[in-house]
Amino acid sequence: MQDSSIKLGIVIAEFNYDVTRLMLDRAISHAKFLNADVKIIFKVPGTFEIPLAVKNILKREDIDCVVTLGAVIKGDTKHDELIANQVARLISDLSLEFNKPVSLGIIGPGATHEQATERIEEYSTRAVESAVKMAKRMRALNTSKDSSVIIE
Ligand SMILES: Nc1c(NC[C@H](O)[C@H](O)[C@H](O)CO)[nH]c(=O)[nH]c1=O
Ligand SMILES: CC(=O)[C@@H](O)COP(=O)(O)O
Repeated sequence: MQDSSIKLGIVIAEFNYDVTRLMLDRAISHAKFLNADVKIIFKVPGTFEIPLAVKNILKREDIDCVVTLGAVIKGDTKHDELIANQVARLISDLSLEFNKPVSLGIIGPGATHEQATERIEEYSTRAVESAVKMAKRMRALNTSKDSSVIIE
């Protein structure tokens, strides 16, 4: 029997790992809950390195979508904004380039450590939920032969 489960990759930043390792745990258990198959977990040093890993995972034919996880915490300068804004844009561009969903599970910029900790559950489950939902809907759209469809 053909395996129709959604195959996903997770890219996780090791920076602020006390926060992101818990995000990874939550993401894996939520993927299991949704019957999605986590095929790849790619750890990168920081959020800035996420796009390159995403790009290389998206190239693989066995991957339907990618979840990104990171925590960009406010320091003394606007360095956090520089990282987060660039990465959000690049992730969105890669999703369009490869025609596959990539979700944004990156906390911040401007977050305190406390705010990041409070958002672990919400950001990681939402990122998995969104990637899997979009992958299913893309599959439904691309396999539909009906002349009029509602994708939901
Ligand atoms: N300040 C944060 C970073 N900074 C590290 C960068 O992401 C990058 O790894 C470095 O500049 C080397 O290229 N990363 C986070 O994920 N969160 C931060 O708050
Ligand atoms: C907290 C960090 O490592 C990062 O957001 C950058 O900090 P800073 O702005 O103090 O260089």
